[in-house]
Amino acid sequence: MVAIETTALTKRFGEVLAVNDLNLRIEDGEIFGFLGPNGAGKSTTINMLLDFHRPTAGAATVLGYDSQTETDAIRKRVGVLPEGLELYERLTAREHLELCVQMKNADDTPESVLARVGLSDDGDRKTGGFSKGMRQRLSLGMALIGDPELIILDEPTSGLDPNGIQHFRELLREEAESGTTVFFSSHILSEVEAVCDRVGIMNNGELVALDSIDTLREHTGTGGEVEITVESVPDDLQLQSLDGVSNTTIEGNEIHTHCSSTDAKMSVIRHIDTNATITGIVVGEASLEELFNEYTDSRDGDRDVDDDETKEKDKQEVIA
Ligand SMILES: Nc1ncnc2c1ncn2[C@@H]1O[C@H](COP(=O)(O)OP(=O)(O)OP(=O)(O)O)[C@@H](O)[C@H]1O
Repeated sequence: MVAIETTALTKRFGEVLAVNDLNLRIEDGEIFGFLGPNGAGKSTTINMLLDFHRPTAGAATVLGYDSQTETDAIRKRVGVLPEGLELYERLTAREHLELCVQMKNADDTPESVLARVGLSDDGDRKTGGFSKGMRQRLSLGMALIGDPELIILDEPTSGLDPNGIQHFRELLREEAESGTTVFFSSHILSEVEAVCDRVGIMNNGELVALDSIDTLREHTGTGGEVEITVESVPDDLQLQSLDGVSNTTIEGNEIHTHCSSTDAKMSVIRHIDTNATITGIVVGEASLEELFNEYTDSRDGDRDVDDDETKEKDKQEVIA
């Protein structure tokens, strides 16, 4: 079955074309990451799926139900963590969960949900005193109530500490293993890569990429670095003459090159192997940041990516 399908889905707010002609199909059981910089149209899309916003044109179905005419059927079967969910400051975490259980006619116990989201010790505290991360954990718990067939989460890790993010990933995997489809938006690239089967990248209201991150990496050809350590560097290596190889530098007995593809990386390794004795190889993939920029060209945009993210290089030791 198809969990989410949009057909030419479009939303205009006055002059702003927030979502333009979006065609998306999410299969049952997928963990799908919906990526994009600030203002790309992610929340607007989610809001149209749940009928919080009416589309200007086009249509959407969620679990086979029309998102405008069969909203009740959708809300019964879907767990939602909307952007900027307001909690009732005077109610405790447990009371929030009890309300959700009643509304969804579910049989979850507040204790089990509190434990799942790491709030076992805070169930009787009023949410007015909760930190941002604790609010987010509780909101996630509320979305999980009633064993939904699909969970739709808008920026679910916003405010979570590293431990909370790790916990969140485990929760998503558990949900997916039990057959739940997961659709979540984010602008944090590594978070999406860590859990998603496929990603869609939005930019300026348009879907600019739709695939697995590995395949997107291959298509963009952003390649990556290869660092090879040799017993001694031969005089005239001529690496620049190899296809797809650039920026060669030598430091001591280490040779660094930038390669535009996996083939280029392999030819560098073969070339050096025939001319020198290799003692170590480190192959780095293009950073997620580079990949993202390749699709969104938003280097000057206002999105907020962690410094650590921008420095990320997914290096892999190939030979010790
Ligand atoms: N209610 C609204 N009225 C007017 N413009 C809106 C409204 N909601 C969204 N927009 C505009 O639509 C565009 C897409 O916004 P949206 O919130 O969908 O982006 P987003 O990808 O979710 O961004 P973020 O990561 O910052 O949450 C933006 O230009 C935004 O200003």
